[in-house]
Amino acid sequence: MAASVEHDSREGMDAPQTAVEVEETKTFKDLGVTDVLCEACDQLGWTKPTKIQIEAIPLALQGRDIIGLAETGSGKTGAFALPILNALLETPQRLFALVLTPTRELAFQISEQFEALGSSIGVQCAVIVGGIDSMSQSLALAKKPHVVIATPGRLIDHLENTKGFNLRALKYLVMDEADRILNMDFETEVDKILKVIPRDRKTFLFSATMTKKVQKLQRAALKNPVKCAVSSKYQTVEKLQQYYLFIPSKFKDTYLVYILNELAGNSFMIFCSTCNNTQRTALLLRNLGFTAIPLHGQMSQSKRLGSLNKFKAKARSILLATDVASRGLDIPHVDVVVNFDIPTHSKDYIHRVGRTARAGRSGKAITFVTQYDVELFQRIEHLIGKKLPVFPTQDDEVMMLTERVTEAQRFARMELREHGEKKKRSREDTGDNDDTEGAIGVRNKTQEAAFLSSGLEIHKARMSTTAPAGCRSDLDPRYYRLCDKKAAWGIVLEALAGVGAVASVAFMIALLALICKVQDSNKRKLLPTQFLFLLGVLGVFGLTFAFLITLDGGTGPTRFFLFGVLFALCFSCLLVHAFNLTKLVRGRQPLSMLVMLGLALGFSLVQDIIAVEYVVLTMNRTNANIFSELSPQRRNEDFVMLLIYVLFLMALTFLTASFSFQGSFTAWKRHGAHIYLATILSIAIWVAWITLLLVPTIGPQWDDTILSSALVANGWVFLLAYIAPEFQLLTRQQNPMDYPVEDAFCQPQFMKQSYGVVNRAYSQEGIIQGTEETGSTLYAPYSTHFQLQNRDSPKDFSIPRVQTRVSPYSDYEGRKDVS
Ligand SMILES: Nc1ncnc2c1ncn2[C@@H]1O[C@H](COP(=O)(O)OP(=O)(O)OP(=O)(O)O)[C@@H](O)[C@H]1O
Repeated sequence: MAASVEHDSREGMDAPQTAVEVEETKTFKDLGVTDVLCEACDQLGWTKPTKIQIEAIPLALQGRDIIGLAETGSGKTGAFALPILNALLETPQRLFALVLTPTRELAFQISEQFEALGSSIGVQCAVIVGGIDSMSQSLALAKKPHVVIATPGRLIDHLENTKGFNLRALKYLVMDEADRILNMDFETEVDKILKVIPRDRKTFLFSATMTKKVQKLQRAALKNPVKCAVSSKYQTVEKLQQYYLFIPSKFKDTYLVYILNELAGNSFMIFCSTCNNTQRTALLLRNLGFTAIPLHGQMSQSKRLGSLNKFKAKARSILLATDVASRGLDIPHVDVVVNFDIPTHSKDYIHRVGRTARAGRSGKAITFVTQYDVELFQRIEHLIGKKLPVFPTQDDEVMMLTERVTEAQRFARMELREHGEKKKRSREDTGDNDDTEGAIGVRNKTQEAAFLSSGLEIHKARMSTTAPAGCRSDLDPRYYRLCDKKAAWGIVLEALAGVGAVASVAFMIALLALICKVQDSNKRKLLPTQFLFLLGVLGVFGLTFAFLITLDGGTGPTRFFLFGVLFALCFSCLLVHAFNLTKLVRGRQPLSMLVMLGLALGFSLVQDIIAVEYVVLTMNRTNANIFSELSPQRRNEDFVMLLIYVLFLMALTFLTASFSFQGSFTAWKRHGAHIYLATILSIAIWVAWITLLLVPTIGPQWDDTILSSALVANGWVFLLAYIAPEFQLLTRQQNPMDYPVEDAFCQPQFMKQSYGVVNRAYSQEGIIQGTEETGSTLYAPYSTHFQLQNRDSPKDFSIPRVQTRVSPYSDYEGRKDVS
């Protein structure tokens, strides 16, 4: 039931003595701790109790419920462990106490401390946490230990599923980091646990920060509790030097490296906000030769403990962690805490910086504040009640690191991506999802020792040892997809693109060879544009290789520049052809060769300008690697946005090709159908790849596959739906009926003067129809190659335009007898 806090020693309400007097005189024995435990404290080097121990132990020994609030590293674990062990010694009992902690690592640490203090009395502990084999935990629980140290979720599991295990005789319940345990994440679990443990028990809540939730629990589960608050609210340790660093977000990595160099020789805990950033930053630092190791919630428990132990044993000098390591972890040698990502909850700041300057030692904490973090930082300053000084840096020295850091960032991202793919594969193959520093391309010790002098070389050296099946071991890793038999899609696309390129060249040669055989001047005028189109298609097939080769400083700008430029060229050519057809099909005067060529180049030039501008702006004149450094999502969005003009061209071509179906000169419609089909299939391909690229569930590892497949598919659509059928019609003679007649809706503008030899077939027709006429004002679009070979005659021997389609026999009056 609800109970009020009746004692607050800090405020001195019931305290008979001042804290200073107590501190100077009291010993563990004075607090009521039995001799055997006092000896254990001595052995641990605890010569006198800390403030919170002085406050809490006597009250706990009196059997009171306690809310203990004290700064980080002030010995809160001892403050609840000693009274419990004391009581256990007086009334020995199995399953005597339960300690709930928010993190697994903290549970192991508390267990170690219980065992260290209670070794002489033979205390037995069991650690019950997630991520570890349940069966062995069940066996440990079956032995009925004295103290169970658990994370709430796994404890519930055992309470519900482990036969014979219950906590009905429990005498003590401790919630370490109580405010964390009582927040929403564990609320339901804690409520369940409280229901299955006796109400008649002692309850201790300890933390360096408290929340309203504690007061809620205090009403629900505590009986007549005493609040022992030995520090002012949320105070950080005196010996902790705290700084902040106001820097642009994009230079965070560089400043981090600068600080690690400046404070070299120290032990660091660096806090990041996400598992991914923790992993990325660890890889980045390793690429720069630092002995960094990650610790986060996406690692398996064995790896988590492995990381922690390596750091504890000083085998690694930098631990990069999420907030999973911000609370309770007691690693005495931590000299510097870096808040690489500012904590979103200001109370987490207290816990994070509390990983250093513990138990009277000194330490440093540096918080990175970017342009986005100002408000959060102000909240932190408000919470701790002081303004922090700036950490001094030499900005010019920092900037000198930029290049090396940029290189290392790139490798870190590549390794992260590879690791993601590998992890996925291994999960599929074996169900194993272990994270390990060894598994993600960490270089050997000698390489680690050397600061990254040439990232590419090291990267190559690392990669060359793992050449996939089908590739030579000395092959540059960038080209692995071209031969990797396991990732056969690369080989298939490579083959299709190669054949496509050869076919394009063959068509180009054929086009040149056939010029003289093309009889129709309208088709001949289009040949340069179609040649240009084929160049574009050849480029499309060639570009596929840039997507098969790894994205880096070489292929990045090529990809971003050429993709749009080549497609813009192809669609511009198609658009001009379609436009020309809309005229021909209506019997209008078609475009001249130069106009068509000019228009095609002009339309595609717009995309060239867009692409050049984007590439130059993005690379900022210096960093060719920027494309591989962009986040996959940002990269894909940029890529698609860059192609908006091409999409517009595509839509316009589609629309124009549709208009080529409306007109009375029907044979031209077939050409329109080729363009229509090629464009509609291209649109389908583009819709598919854009959708696939922007869908977040498809990992970035598929981006290159999607784009190179799209390129190959579109290249073949161009060849099969447009070029091949056009070739079929190239040398075929057009039906004269498909040219405008004089009284067509379009009145001819002028008579084209063309001089050539008599085309007997048509001149014969003209003779029959009586329409052959030199100097006529009719438009004669049909003038064949043959006719263009000038001879003497100044006549126009283009197709004679009929006035009306009268039967050649109309004047025939039947056979007359000539007598
Ligand atoms: N009386 C003491 N004298 C000397 N050292 C002590 C004493 N009590 C505890 N310590 C040591 O102080 C360190 C910090 O103790 P502990 O982990 O209990 O701190 P805490 O207050 O729980 O910190 P946090 O809030 O970060 O969890 C430990 O290494 C512990 O061994």
